[in-house]
Amino acid sequence: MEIKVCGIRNMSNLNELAQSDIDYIGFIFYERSKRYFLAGDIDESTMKALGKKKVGVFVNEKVQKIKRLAEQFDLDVLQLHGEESVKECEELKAAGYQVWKAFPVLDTLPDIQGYEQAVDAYLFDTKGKEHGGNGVQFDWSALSEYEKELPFVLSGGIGPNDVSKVKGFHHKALQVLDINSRFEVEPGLKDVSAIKTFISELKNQD
Ligand SMILES: O=C(O)c1ccccc1NCC(=O)[C@H](O)[C@H](O)COP(=O)(O)O
Repeated sequence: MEIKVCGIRNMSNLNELAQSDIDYIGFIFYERSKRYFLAGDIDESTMKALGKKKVGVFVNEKVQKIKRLAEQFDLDVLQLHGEESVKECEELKAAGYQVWKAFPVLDTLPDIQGYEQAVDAYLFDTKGKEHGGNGVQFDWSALSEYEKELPFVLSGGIGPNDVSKVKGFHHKALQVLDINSRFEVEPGLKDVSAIKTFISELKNQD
């Protein structure tokens, strides 16, 4: 299982995080988020030298603008966290990016019909007040209804005390674990030491 840490906007925090055993770092390009990346202290050379896959998170943004930002920040994955259409996903995938489409979940599997050919993975996040970063978990048993091959990202409210729960959750399509607000000192500033402890406990076989 791979790990994504989402919602970074501080370059020294980013440098510190890049030294940990994670696979993806998420940057939120949604102005109304408390973790809005473009409001942070961006240094493009730090971004380029990260050595981790970069995920851009967008909410109902225009395809042209997504492409422009993806090129500017050398993004690998585009995470679409609003009500983006199949056509928009297809257009971004055709432009050469990996596309993850987020779907809000409460206690039943959401309607993902039509997206299978247009995306590289689904991202299942908790339905909440905000589009994302609510810090609340959904009932993961809802995912037992998911029987497709396409991988998914498990997201929503995963925190430092969830190691045993994650280890006990088995699904053949689970590919990435997404963590965010439950590992923060303040919105957009991650507790890298807590992240490192979480990952080492998660990867420990005992
Ligand atoms: O985190 C945000 O502020 C956010 C705002 C708007 C759209 C998406 C957002 N986050 C996307 C993510 O991938 C988060 O990691 C995901 O929602 C889980 O966050 P959390 O519940 O805090 O673990």
